[in-house]
Amino acid sequence: MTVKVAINGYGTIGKRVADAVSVQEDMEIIGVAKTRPNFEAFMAKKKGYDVFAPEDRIKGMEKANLEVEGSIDDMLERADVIVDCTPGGIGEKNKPIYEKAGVKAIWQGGEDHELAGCSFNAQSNYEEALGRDFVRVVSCNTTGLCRVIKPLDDEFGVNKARVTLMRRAADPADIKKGPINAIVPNPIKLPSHHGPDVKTVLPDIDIATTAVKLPTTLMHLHTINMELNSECTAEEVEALLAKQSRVRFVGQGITSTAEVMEMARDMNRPRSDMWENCVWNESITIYEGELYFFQGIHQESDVIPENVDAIRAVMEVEKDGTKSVAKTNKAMGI
Ligand SMILES: NC(=O)C1=CN([C@@H]2O[C@H](COP(=O)(O)OP(=O)(O)OC[C@H]3O[C@@H](n4cnc5c(N)ncnc54)[C@H](O)[C@@H]3O)[C@@H](O)[C@H]2O)C=CC1
Ligand SMILES: O=C(OP(=O)(O)O)[C@H](O)COP(=O)(O)O
Repeated sequence: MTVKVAINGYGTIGKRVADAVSVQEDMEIIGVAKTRPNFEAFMAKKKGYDVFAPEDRIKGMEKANLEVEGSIDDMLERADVIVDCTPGGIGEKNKPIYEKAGVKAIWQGGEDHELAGCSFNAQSNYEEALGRDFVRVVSCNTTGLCRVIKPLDDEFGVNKARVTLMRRAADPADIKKGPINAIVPNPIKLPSHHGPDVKTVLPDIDIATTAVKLPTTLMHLHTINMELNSECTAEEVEALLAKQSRVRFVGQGITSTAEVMEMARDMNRPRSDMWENCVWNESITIYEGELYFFQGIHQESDVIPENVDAIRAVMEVEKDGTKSVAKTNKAMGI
C-alpha cells in the first residue's frame, strides 16, 4: 500500500515534511495546500507537487499565474492522511473539515495535546499512535528532550530531569519576530510549558524546565541535568546515547550551534537540516551523582522524521516503531 499524504500549510515544517515523505517507499504526496501565491507556492509546483488552496483563494492564485488543482476539500478527498503544518493555533480550526472528510490528521507541536489526544515521539510511544485518527507530533524542543530521556529512563531510570532551554528567537527566514538585541525569559512564569509537554509523551517522568529566547535563528541549545535511579558513569551514558540513531555526537572543533550548521552544509544536507539531536559528548558528566550534558536542536528539522513515522503509525503500514524509524532514517539518509 502506498499511503496518500496531503500537507496543509507549506511553511518551514510543511515543505520539509513533503520532501521527506516523497523519498519514502511506502508513501507519496498527493498535494500541498498554500494560501498565497508566493515563491514557496511556485517552488512547490516546480518540485512537482500539486498545489491546492482554500476555495476563496483560488482565483487570486490563478491571477498570479499559479496553476491550482482544486480546493482543500478536493485535496482531502484524495488523501488518506493530512499533515497539518499551519501556524500554531490555526491547525485546531481545521479539525472539523478533517473529520467531515473522514481523513486522518497529524498536527504539530504548536497545537495543544487535547486536540489530538495523543502526542507522539517515534522512539518513545510509537505504539500509542497505531491506527489513531488524530495524532500530534510534539514540538522541536520536546522531541529533542524525549529522544534522550526515553533511553536513559529505560536503561538507568530517570528520577528527575531539570532542563534549561535556550531557544532560538525566530527561524532564519522569519523577518517578523525578535528579539534582535536582548535575552528574554520566556515564558516568564516558571516552570515553562516544555516539561508538561514531555509528560504528554512520557507521563511518568519528573521533569521541570525553564526557557529563554536568544537573538539567534540557528538552533536551540539545552542544558540537561538528571538524577538517575542507578549509579552509572559518564562513559556508560555516552555509550547509550551513541546507540541512538537520532542522536549525533559533535566535537572535533564544533563548539557552537553555528559550527553544527556549517557541518550540516558540508554534509550537503537538504536546506542544511540537522535531523538529529546534537549532543556534545565531551559535556556528558556525572557530578555528585547527577548527569549533565549540552545538546543542540535544529528546530526547523528535528520533527521531520517523526512526522514520517507518525504517518506509518496512524496508517498501521508498519506496526513496529523500531522498523519505522529504520525505514525513515534509511530513506532520508540519517
Ligand atoms: N518552525 C519551527 O521551529 C517549528 C515549528 N513547529 C510547529 O509546526 C507548526 C508550523 O510551524 P511553521 O512551519 O514554523 O510555520 P510557518 O509559518 O513557517 O508555516 C505555516 C504555513 O501555513 C500557511 N498558513 C497560514 N495560515 C494558514 C491557513 N489558515 N490554512 C493553511 N495554511 C496556512 C502559511 O502561509 C505558511 O506557509 C506550528 O504548530 C509550530 O509550532 C514545530 C517544531 C518546530
Ligand atoms: O515549538 C517550538 O518551540 P517550543 O518547543 O519552544 O515551543 C518551535 O521552535 C516553534 O517555536 P516558536 O513558537 O517560537 O516559533
